[in-house]
Amino acid sequence: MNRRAPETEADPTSPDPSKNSLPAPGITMIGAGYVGLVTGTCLAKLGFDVLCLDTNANRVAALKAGRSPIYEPGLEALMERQVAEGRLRFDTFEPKGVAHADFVFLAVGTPSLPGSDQADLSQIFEATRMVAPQLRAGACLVVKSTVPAGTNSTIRAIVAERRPGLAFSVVSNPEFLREGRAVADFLRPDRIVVGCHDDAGRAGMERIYRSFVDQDVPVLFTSPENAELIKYAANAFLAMKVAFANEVSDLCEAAGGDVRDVVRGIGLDARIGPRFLEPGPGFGGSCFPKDTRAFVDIGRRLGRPQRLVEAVVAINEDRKESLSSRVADALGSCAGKTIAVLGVAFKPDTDDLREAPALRLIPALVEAGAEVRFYDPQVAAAGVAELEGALQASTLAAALEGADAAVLLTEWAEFRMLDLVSARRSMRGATFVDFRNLYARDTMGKAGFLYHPIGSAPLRDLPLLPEGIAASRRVSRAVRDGRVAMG
Ligand SMILES: NC(=O)c1ccc[n+]([C@@H]2O[C@H](COP(=O)([O-])OP(=O)(O)OC[C@H]3O[C@@H](n4cnc5c(N)ncnc54)[C@H](O)[C@@H]3O)[C@@H](O)[C@H]2O)c1
Ligand SMILES: O=c1ccn([C@@H]2O[C@H](COP(=O)(O)OP(=O)(O)O[C@H]3O[C@H](CO)[C@@H](O)[C@H](O)[C@H]3O)[C@@H](O)[C@H]2O)c(=O)[nH]1
Repeated sequence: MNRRAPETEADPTSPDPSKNSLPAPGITMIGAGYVGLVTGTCLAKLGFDVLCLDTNANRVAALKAGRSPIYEPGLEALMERQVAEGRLRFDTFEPKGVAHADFVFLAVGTPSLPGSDQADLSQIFEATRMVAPQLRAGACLVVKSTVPAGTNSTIRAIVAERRPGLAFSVVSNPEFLREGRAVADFLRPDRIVVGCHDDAGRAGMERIYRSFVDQDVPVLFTSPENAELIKYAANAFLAMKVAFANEVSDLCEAAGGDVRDVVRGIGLDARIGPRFLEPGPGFGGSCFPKDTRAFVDIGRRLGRPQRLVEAVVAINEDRKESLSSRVADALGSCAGKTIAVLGVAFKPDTDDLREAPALRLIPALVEAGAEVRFYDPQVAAAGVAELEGALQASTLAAALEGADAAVLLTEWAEFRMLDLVSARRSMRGATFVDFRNLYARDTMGKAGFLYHPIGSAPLRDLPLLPEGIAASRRVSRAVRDGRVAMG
């Protein structure tokens, strides 16, 4: 498995500490996960002196050995360079690691509480209690984690209680990077949001983000509550676009449309835009699912139910739940069939499995009596309970060999380049269910597949309205003449 992610294209942001007449401020990053590690490495690239602390000793050991514990294009090479140039260090959490920091960034997890929609804030409050005793006077605590409105005030109160009389700032600075594009997103953001009440906090953030301002990246200074709300509302809105595309996709299947053209037609309206309208197996990942649930929870608690987002959560749950019956419909039945699942990461260019649709589909297929093999270019799935009933293939070819059906879940570049004719020949059956609409229908037909994309009607099911009858006659003729394969 290639654990090393490729480098991203060169970016225009380069360290320029000469812009600061003072020495570069020291930054301690609490949490070296997807956000902490990317943020810490990128801030080091900008010329800051960064120490990343994490309580996970295995993660720190990997980092000290020069390995990124996550697959993220461009990250490992960038990390190596910053370490070699002396601006980036890693260690397990030690209170003294905070003592000299001008800025302490909190980038710990805020997952859902087990069995609940509510965000679990125990990591962030625990991290605050751990850093408070060693904070230096004038230090700025920067909250990168995604937290409900009001959390920054609680963090301020925790520190104030432990360090009466200490002058310090608390700033909300939510992160908008996407996994798989994290380095590029951090270095070239659409905007930076800073929520703070005090001048010292604002001046500190102006210093951190000066090079972005020089490149005309919009920086929105607002209250901490607004900044906290912006993060959840942004994710809720994007998740809503995806859920909408998935609903329209289902409608297209029933109405004889093709969702690819329908979303293209919608997205050409500049007020709507083309992005985040790709239908798929339902959104997953470490953010959309938990953040939409938290948004719903916050609305309920404050007596302002967020009904649109409640629907988004329910639609997405139903979609993931329906995946196995869609495969069963395509195959007739899953029992006794060998099914190759292509991709288990929740999206390409990451090895993150959190809330991935695969974790719902694969156990359901196994439960239905299928023999399941899966292949993913980057995910190391050993020990993942949901995938234990299935076999991990080491290559794409090995997953497809002798399979009755292929089911594509993640749109990895490797799958786009699949030699379809050879793939079909190596399989026992012809069924191909594509939850990402990666291939052209006619190409799949020519390769001999019974192709099941999402969001378009199987040809035989066109509606029998007058115009539908004409269309269905044209299609029948095309099928008879061998110009179109039944999918
Ligand atoms: N993953 C993303 O793409 C993304 C993007 C934007 C925002 N966010 C938000 O950022 C936050 C972090 O997300 P993540 O995906 O990086 O999480 P993660 O689970 O990958 O990383 C969190 C890290 O914090 C460490 N940690 C926990 N408590 C600690 C402590 N007291 N001291 C030191 N280290 C500690 C954990 O060991 C872990 O390595 C969350 O609030 C998330 O919602 C995530
Ligand atoms: O048109 C689309 C776009 C996305 N997705 C799915 O939506 C999920 C989330 O995708 P994406 O947003 O690209 O990945 P994340 O890394 O989860 O990033 C989101 O969540 C982060 C954590 O909060 C935010 O920082 C980012 O701005 C936000 O895009 C994945 O399952 C995708 O497959 C679709 O199905 N169709």
